[in-house]
Order: sequence, then structure tokens, then C-alpha cells
Amino acid sequence: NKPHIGKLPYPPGPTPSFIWGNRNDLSAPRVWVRYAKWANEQHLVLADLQQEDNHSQFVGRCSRVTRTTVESVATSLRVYGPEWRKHRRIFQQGFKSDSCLEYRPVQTKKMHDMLYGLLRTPDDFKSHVYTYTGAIVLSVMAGYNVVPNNDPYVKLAESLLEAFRAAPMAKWKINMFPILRYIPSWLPGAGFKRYANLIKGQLAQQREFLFKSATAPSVEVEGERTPVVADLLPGCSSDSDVRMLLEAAGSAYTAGTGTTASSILVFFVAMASFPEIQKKAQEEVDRVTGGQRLPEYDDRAHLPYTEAIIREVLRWRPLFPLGLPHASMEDDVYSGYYIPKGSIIYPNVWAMTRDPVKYKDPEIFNPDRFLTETGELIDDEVTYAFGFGRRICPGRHLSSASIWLSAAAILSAFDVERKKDESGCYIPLDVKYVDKGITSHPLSFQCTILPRSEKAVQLILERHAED
Ligand code: HEM
Repeated sequence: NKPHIGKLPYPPGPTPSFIWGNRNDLSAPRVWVRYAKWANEQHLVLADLQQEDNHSQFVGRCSRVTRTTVESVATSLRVYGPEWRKHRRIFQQGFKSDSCLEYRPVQTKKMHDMLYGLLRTPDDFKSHVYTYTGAIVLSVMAGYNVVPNNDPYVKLAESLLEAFRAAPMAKWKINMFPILRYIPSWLPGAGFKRYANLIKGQLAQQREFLFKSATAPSVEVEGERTPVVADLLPGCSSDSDVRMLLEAAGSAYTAGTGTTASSILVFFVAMASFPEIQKKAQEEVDRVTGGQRLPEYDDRAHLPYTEAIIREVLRWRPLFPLGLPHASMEDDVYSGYYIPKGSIIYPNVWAMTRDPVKYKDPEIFNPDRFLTETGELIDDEVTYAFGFGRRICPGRHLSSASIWLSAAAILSAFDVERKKDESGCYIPLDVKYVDKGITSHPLSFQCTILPRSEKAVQLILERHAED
């Protein structure tokens, strides 16, 4: 009933400036802190999207013109429609929680590789973690085996990401004048078109790479689950279906590698910063493995404290403090306010993690908050870190398993510590976070990673030799 809805007030907000409106209010570093303050001042209603199932029209993404010309192949940026639904179906088939059970052997093998890397060159821990998370997605998706240094696929994917980051998209006039999309690319001012052509070329290379890998004869011989692309290719009835499948595979790598790796790096930060928590978790892992083997995925149910650490990692430093913005598909009413069709909805995930009622002393890293007094896990699985409603992260089951497996294995085999100065005193851990834009993740930092025992070294070497 649009005329009626239209009479309701818009959500209140801060006073706009005469010339720029609220533009400057919306683009500050750690802007989520400012949004949370506004919410407390009742300036602005930030949707509690945990209720989003009742607001299924918040399923869209904003469709800036540069997005539709340049980036729209990524699942996460696609506007709501039939192509997005096809992508989601691919993820649903490949990554639902049952399918993910079949990826455990691949994840375990890649975890062994990572432990070996940490043993040999511990200072390169960041690179080992990225190789681990990227190798899992590429193996599961396309049966592709990443090589540790200078892998050609990883290089291609990194250069694409770099090109996205470096492009001055917000400044391009096409955002204001969509008609410009029809001008020839050689004209001055058509830089966005030349850029789009470059990106399209690289994306085509990426698809070709994934296709070749998924259809290589060796893929079937692995004795593990058939990779998602190889599994779904025979069901594709058109070139467009094949293209869609390969785009989804490319999206999985882009969306799943850095995110999962960043969570594992936050785990390193937490372990180096809070040795008493690390020790307690190591004792728990040792009780289950007897210190005689590396942890396996089946141990997960018996390691509640380790599980609580993972949940606290996701809560303490959320990677998407404002989620990924949704867009409303229809006019809507939220808490008595009118939300017009096309509004951009930012879920303030950061504010949810800092809710003092739910999380006492929210700035403190405290895994015990996820455990009852008798040591059982409570229901809160911090799922909001993976988004909401029909756009919730489809890779969350895979990612959760990868993070858990790496954390349990690292706890069993290594001590993660702060560096020491020349007199043997610990140096404070200096971790900076990228806090601009929509993500927050740790930049490079240093820590010491030492094997806990001779037995741990022996186990890592044995597993590496067997694989
Ligand atoms: C710790 C790891 C991860 C975190 C924190 C994370 C978080 C998120 C978030 C917040 C969203 C936006 C959801 C929304 O719009 O409400 C998202 C979307 C997405 N994620 Fe993840 N993710 C992770 C790992 C992965 C992995 C491993 C994959 C793939 C294998 C993946 C694939 C995707 C895709 C394709 C989307 C877009 C969904 C859509 O727009 O419909 N993510 N993720």
C-alpha cells in the first residue's frame, strides 16, 4: 500500500550540511563506531538484520553503474535477479553443510602442508595461512593444486583484486551519467571503459584457467570428492550456464581466501597476546589427542574451549563491521519508519559485537563468554559475522571448518608468542588493522612460532611425508 507507506516518516538522521548533505558523515575510518553512537542517540535506525527473514525484500545489492559494467560477475556484488539466483544455487549445491563434510580430507591435507610451512619458515606465517585458505577453495572448486610460491592462478587472482582496489571507481562520471556507457572507449574521459575491458580480459583468463583445471584428466583420479565445477559442468545446458558456474568459482576464491585467512591471523594475534588462554586451549587439545597425534576434524565436538576461541575471534575483530550492504527491493516499513525501495541497508555488525548486555566488557578477548559454568557451549555461534537473510555467506560452513582445523592443529603443535628484544623481554604486539571501506583485517605483524615438542615436529614431518 504505497500511498499509506509514503506518509510515514523516514528514519531520523544527523543534520545534513547545506552543500554535501550527509556525504562526509558516511565515509570516515571506523565509521561503524560513529553509526553505533548515532543509534544510541536515536538519530538513526540501524536495522537489526537478525530479524531480516521478516524483511526478505532487503535481499538486493546497490547497483552503482560501475558495478554493473565492471564488477557484476562477483556473486557478492550481483544485484538481485535470476543470475544471482543461479550463482546461489551453485553455492548451495557445493557448500551446504553436508557437502562440506566431504571436503574434510582436502582441508586436512592442506592443514598438514601449512604446519610444514610454519615449521620450516615460521616468519612467513601470513603467506602459509593464505596458501592454506586459497588452496582449499581452489581444490574444492576446481581440483586445482596451488604451488607454494608464485602460483600462476594466485598471481592472476591477486592482480585482479589489486586492479579492483586501485581503480578510482567512485570518481568516474559514469556513476552520475549512465548514458556514458555508450561512448567509444578511445574517447577522452572513457578511462572507465578501457579499465572495464582490461578487467573483463583478466576475468576471461580466470574462467579459462578454472575450466581447464576442472576438466583435466587428473581431477577424477584424486579419490576425493569431485570438484564442484567438474560435478556441475555436465548439468550446464548453455554457454551462459558454464560461464555462470566459472564466475561463481572465481567468486569463491575472491570471497573465501582473504576472509578465512584474516580470521586465522586474528587467531594468531589473540594467542600471542593472551598466553594464558593459549595454554588453557593447548591443555584441552592435549587431553583429546594425548599429545600423540595431530587433531582431526572429528575432535571438534570434544574441544569446546577451542570452539569458544574461534567464536570470540569472529566477535572480537569482525571482518565486515558493517556487513556487506543490502538494498531494499520494495518500499518497506521498519519500526514505524518508511524505507523506500532502493535504500541501502548497513547492518552494524560491529555494534552487535559490542552489545554490553549480550557481551560483558566487549573489548576484552574472553572465550569463556561462549561457555556455561559447566563448560558447555551456549547457542550463540556469532553467525551475524557471516551476514544475514538470503544473502548470508554461502561459504560459512567451509570457512568455519578451515578456521577450526587450523586453530586446533596450531594449538597442538606450536606456541605462538610475541617477539622478544635483545634482553629477552617480550615486545608488545603492534597490530594495525585496515579500517577503511567495508572490511577490517590485520595488516602484517610479527610473532614467534615455535614447535611445542620434538613429538610435534615428528608428527608434522610424518604427515607431510605421507601426503
Ligand atoms: C571467515 C570467513 C568469512 C567471512 C567472515 C565471510 C563473511 C561474509 C559476509 C559478511 C558476507 C555478506 C553477507 C550478506 O550480504 O549479508 C559474505 C558473502 C559471501 N561470501 Fe563469505 N565470508 C567468509 C568466507 C567465505 C568463503 C570461504 C566463501 C566461499 C567458499 C565465501 C563466499 C561468499 C560469497 C559468494 C558471498 C556473496 C553472497 C551473496 O551475495 O549472495 N565466503 N561473506
